[in-house]
Amino acid sequence: MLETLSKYLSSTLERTLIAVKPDGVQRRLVGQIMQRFEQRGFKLVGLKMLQVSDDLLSQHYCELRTKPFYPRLLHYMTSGPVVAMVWEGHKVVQTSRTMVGHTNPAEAQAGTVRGDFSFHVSRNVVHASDSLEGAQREIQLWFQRKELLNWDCCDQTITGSCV
Ligand SMILES: Nc1ccn([C@@H]2O[C@H](COP(=O)(O)OP(=O)(O)OP(=O)(O)O)[C@@H](O)[C@H]2O)c(=O)n1
Ligand SMILES: Nc1ncnc2c1ncn2[C@@H]1O[C@H](COP(=O)(O)OP(=O)(O)O)[C@@H](O)[C@H]1O
Ligand SMILES: [Mg+2]
Repeated sequence: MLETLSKYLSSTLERTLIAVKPDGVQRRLVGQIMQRFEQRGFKLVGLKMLQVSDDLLSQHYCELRTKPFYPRLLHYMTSGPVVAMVWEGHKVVQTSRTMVGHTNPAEAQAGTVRGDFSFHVSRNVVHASDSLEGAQREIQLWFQRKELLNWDCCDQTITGSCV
């Protein structure tokens, strides 16, 4: 039974890109945000701090290029370093969108990252990929393959008798 569940969960693994935006880093929220993903049971497989380039952002936010707020968004996202992460787990894309909350913090529920830590859409602390396809595209954009690590959890790999 346990083995069947574990096989099922590993066959439905997803990865998603989460980025703590410059305001989140400057407000020292990185640890609290990472803690939420760890305690939910997701696995960190990629992590780096970077000053994002205009080129990366224009690809990342290509769908928003024609929006009136786009120039302000670029300015915001380059106003300081970003902490980018790749988290892995069952339904991690959808679950992390729920954990992050509505784009506009005024509509984000309390208990979500945006609902707890932000009050304006132009300073909403964190990015989360919004679909499986989007996550795959964004992970390739932000991370090189060798920067993503596969590793085993000691609490999930013990099979035989314990020593
Ligand atoms: N009127 C708006 C709309 C959006 N934004 C910024 O643009 C980002 C991207 O918008 P969108 O992709 O629509 O929101 P989300 O998917 O929730 O955010 P992200 O892609 O950053 O996860 C928002 O997070 C926010 O920082 C903004 O400043 N002003
Ligand atoms: N009306 C807006 N005014 C200012 N910034 C916005 C607005 N809408 C979206 N943004 C910014 O653009 C980011 C990306 O937008 P979008 O991808 O639609 O939402 P999300 O970040 O929830 O995926 C948002 O997180 C937010 O920072
Ligand atoms: Mg988005």
